Amino acid sequence: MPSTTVVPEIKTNVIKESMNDQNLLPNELFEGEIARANEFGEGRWEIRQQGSEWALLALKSYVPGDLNISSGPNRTSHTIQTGDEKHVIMNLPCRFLNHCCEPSLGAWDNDCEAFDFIALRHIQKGEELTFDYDTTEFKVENFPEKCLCGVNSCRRTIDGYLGSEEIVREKYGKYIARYLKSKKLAY
Ligand SMILES: C[S@@+](CC[C@H](N)C(=O)[O-])C[C@H]1O[C@@H](n2cnc3c(N)ncnc32)[C@H](O)[C@@H]1O
Repeated sequence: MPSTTVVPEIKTNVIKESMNDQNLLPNELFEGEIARANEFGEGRWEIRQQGSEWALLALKSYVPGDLNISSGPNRTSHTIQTGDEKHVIMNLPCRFLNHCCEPSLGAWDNDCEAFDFIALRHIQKGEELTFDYDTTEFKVENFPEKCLCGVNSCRRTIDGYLGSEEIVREKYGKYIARYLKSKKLAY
């Protein structure tokens, strides 16, 4: 897609694809997240399955005020950023959208505090569906060292909107997360 591509308007007759059943979360993903959390809590607390329920257990004794487990946005490689301090875990299938520097989809803020992904161009049968992570993430963390999208215009490193504001604004127009559109950065 050339950098000056004019992105289409959303058509009202487009069938919306969405799946809201959170129970479709693959077990391996969930268990991977728990294993990582338990590594972090080592010696202090542990998430354990008790019968059919998951629970949080103290691995040592504490005096009042001694234990402060902080909660916050659940930011993982499968969350998407919807605000300065807000990251949400998307339902399936969107959670598995990979990044591409010439993507087939654009991100559009929706009423569920997440995004709709809209076709930016013709998409061939069998083509991978992708979007540009720099259109939603302010600062990308823990992305692999190199982008593997393989297109000629690949930016190689995916650091977030912070490092690619000018390119992203010119290329995607309105298909940029609302909280980013309202920012004025370097250029
Ligand atoms: C939202 S997940 C996408 C689904 C992921 N491929 C999976 O198997 O679960 C985001 C992660 O996918 C990988 N990924 C996505 N796009 C990529 C790209 N263009 N180059 C390298 N890794 C990518 C990175 O590890 C990234 O943190």
